[in-house]
Amino acid sequence: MVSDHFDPERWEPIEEFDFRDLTYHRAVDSGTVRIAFDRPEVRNAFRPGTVDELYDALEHAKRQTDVGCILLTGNGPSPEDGGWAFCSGGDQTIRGEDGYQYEGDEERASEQGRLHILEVQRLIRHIPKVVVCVVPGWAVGGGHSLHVVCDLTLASEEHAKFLQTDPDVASYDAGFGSAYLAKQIGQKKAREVFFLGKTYSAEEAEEMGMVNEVVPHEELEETALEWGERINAKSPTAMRMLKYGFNMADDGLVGQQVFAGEATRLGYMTDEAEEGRDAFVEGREPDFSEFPWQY
Ligand SMILES: CC(C)(COP(=O)(O)OP(=O)(O)OC[C@H]1O[C@@H](n2cnc3c(N)ncnc32)[C@H](O)[C@@H]1OP(=O)(O)O)[C@@H](O)C(=O)NCCC(=O)NCCSC(=O)c1cc(O)c2ccccc2c1O
Repeated sequence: MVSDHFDPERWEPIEEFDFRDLTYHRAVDSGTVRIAFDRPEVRNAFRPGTVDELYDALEHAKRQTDVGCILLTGNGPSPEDGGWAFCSGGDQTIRGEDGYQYEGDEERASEQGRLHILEVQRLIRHIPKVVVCVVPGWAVGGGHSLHVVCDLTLASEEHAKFLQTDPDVASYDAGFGSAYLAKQIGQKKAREVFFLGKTYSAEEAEEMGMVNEVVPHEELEETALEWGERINAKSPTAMRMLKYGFNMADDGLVGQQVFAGEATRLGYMTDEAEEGRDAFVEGREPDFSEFPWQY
């Protein structure tokens, strides 16, 4: 069993990966993939290998031109105590002096400590698809930051809980996890989340503006699939340009570069661009005379 309320009839595993800490599925009848943390016994805490797998799954999903929606969630419940989690952040038991350490893998054990969940955050931010965080339980620490950086958040009414423990364990996501959160819920509230470390219910998180919708736990997976279907019915180009448009105001020159790259792609699709390329390849002067100076 992958997870309670996961319907195996609706999904097929993506066979080319044999992940240890994640499950990765594609919907049978729509362009939606489901990536799930699969360490429910530790509230889906991530270790460096988990982060590597997550990056690989997202990068794979990015390259599927018939996929428009990525669901990021956590499997559960815990076999130990029945608790639910999206993700409880970095696994504190393998945190070293310079980051989170690979363990049990001789080849990688000598590697530097990692903080590369931040690379995953940037991939989610820039991936040209809609990433929906589906929160079946705790979203804590680095897990909370992941939900913040996703495009949309859908939460379980009964079990989703939102908590920032970063300063309790002397950690700090001073990027998307905090500053971008403040853009979503306002400065006072975001500072409260980190400085007071209260636990918020799904309903409170929705009122604050960091959750889009709260649904009964048993409807969570089904609703997530429905969202995927809605998203996939829309124009891929429009959705990509909108995502990058939303990002651009906060992302500085990198945001402009990503948006501009897509504008370049659209430009390349025109006859005008073909004329520029063909003229060079054919060794002649380009003739742009038939193309108007649009206004
Ligand atoms: C998540 C909890 C609030 C859940 O509490 P609950 O009472 O429901 O459950 P338990 O506490 O009994 O947990 C069950 C079981 O899971 C283990 N566990 C839970 N979380 C973790 C974890 N993060 N690491 C390791 N193990 C965990 C717990 O020990 C229990 O095991 P047993 O063997 O006793 O059964 C609560 O568990 C909790 O508060 N967890 C810790 C949350 C936390 O502090 N996370 C880390 C924050 S820092 C972070 O995530 C982070 C990571 C990065 O890579 C960064 C990179 C760059 C910048 C910042 C980063 C960053 O901040």
